[in-house]
Amino acid sequence: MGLFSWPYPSEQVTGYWGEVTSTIDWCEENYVVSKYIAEWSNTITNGTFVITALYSTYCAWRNRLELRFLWIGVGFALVGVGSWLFHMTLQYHYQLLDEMPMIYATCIPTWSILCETKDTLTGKGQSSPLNRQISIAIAITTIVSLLSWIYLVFKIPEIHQTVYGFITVLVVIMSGFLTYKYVDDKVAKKSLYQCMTIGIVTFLAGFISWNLDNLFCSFWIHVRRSYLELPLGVFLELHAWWHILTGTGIYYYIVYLQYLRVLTQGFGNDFKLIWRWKFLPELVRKDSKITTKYSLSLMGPYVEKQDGETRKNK
Ligand SMILES: CCCCCCCCCCCCCCCC(=O)N[C@@H](CO)[C@H](O)CCCCCCCCCCCCCCC
Repeated sequence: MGLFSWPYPSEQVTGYWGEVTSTIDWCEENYVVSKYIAEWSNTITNGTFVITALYSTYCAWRNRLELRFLWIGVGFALVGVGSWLFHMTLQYHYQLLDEMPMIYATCIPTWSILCETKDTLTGKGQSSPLNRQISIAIAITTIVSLLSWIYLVFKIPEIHQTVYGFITVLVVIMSGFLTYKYVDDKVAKKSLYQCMTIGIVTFLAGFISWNLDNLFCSFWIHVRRSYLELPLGVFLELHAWWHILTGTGIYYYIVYLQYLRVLTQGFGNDFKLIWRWKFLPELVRKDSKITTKYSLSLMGPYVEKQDGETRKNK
């Protein structure tokens, strides 16, 4: 026992929420910090999803973007709430509230991109035909409903993880293609690729963390109990780092999707992509007031407002 540390108590099989009913019990030891929270770090770090989801939803509303971006943000926030309840209680029904919205929320950008045609990508603000929108929505709903049913019947987590991973990769490939083929503005294209790349790299770093947590769990527990103790041990929960990294990566990707949408729909002149404090991307309308320091490119020079003119400062 150190001056500012104390040993881990023994893991509890059950806590305030009763027996574990979820099909996954993560590496983090149960109820060692509080009897009300099964996996403390894995629970608290879901705040990343809720905060980034609510902020991206607020930005979509403030920018008067299409309803689809509000739904993406709400779905993203629901994943965060579901994952919070899942890790706090390790109850199966909350596991589903975490996992199912992940797929359904990711289906929204999938549907949005699949609805695009050569004509709707010419930047003339032409919407895709309603019958195309409806038929693609029906097709996605049918496929995802079938996959959901299969997952609910067999209860194999890998089914959900594979479906989610496939849909996410599909969105990445399709959105990357639209960026390559239909965005001509070189400055905008560079910002898009910066946002997309940071989103993907951050997400993949989270995915590696997730796998390291699963593969070397007994080692992490040994290090936490023998060397770190509490409270430092709560920082060596790699699944909790998956939450932080994926929450951040998904935020960057949602900003990328928002910017890609306004550019391909012909509204690029009404918006600009800013980087708050040079690293945090956000889509804003050109006439909006920006209250923090920002640059117009990743790690670019700050833009300073002087007597009504914007000037670039190092
Ligand atoms: C691509 C833009 C999508 C915009 C819509 C956002 C929708 C919400 C997405 C939320 C993703 C993060 C989920 C976090 C919740 C969580 O971690 N839940 C786990 C429990 O804590 C649960 O067990 C689910 C784990 C799912 C693991 C899937 C791994 C497959 C990853 C495939 C990686 C492919 C590379 C993609 C590159 C971007």
